[in-house]
Amino acid sequence: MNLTHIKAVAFDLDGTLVDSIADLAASANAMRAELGLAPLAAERIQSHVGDGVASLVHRALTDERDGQADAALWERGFTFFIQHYHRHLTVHTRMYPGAAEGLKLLHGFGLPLVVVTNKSERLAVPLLAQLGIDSAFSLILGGDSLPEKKPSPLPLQHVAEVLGITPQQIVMVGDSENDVLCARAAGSAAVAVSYGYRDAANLHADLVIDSLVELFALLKKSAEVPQNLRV
Ligand SMILES: O=C(O)COP(=O)(O)O
Ligand SMILES: [Mg+2]
Repeated sequence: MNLTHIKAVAFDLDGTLVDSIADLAASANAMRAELGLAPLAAERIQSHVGDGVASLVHRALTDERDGQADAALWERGFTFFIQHYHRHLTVHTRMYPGAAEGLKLLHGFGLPLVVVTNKSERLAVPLLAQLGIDSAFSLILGGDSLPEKKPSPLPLQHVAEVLGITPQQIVMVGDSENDVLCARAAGSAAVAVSYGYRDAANLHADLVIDSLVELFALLKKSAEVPQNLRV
């Protein structure tokens, strides 16, 4: 994979920078308990994450990927979930091994780093702040920051515009179909992490990495390719 032209790195949040399943599952099950429903296993909740909180609440209430909860029930669930999760963002949530070091190395390398998540901005920003990594990012885009979220190319197009580069100069690092589809639609490079919430082998990314330190090593190596050999 040719990374010589890369000028910025966009990161997905859940399943890529942080393992947030325990806290998401705790809040989803607290919501279910509030509504008189039995708890779901964390693996079920994991399969429901990736399209933002509104979808997660529908899926966590019905335990179906395409489930649509009754409107009044969803409203109660959504309000409860947001309040509960906002207060418990980082009880168990931690960065993945190599993520903090990888971010530090990439930041030191001088590449602008951004977050493109489908999590609501009002949840993503405090979560990153509580883990002490918010200042590493030039921009943090949530699923509700723009009129469209991943898999739409809009977030990466917006990042390119803000940074004054093209989407082709961005590499999107993620763990789900939405990340790869968003990158493809924008014309950006797509890198998948092997440790996220989905099976990376099914994502058809340009490259699969085991840690963000590996991404740094690849970008550093690409930058060392002499100018006249770059394509
Ligand atoms: O669906 C979510 O809330 C989080 O999704 P993300 O993987 O885009 O961070
Ligand atoms: Mg993700």
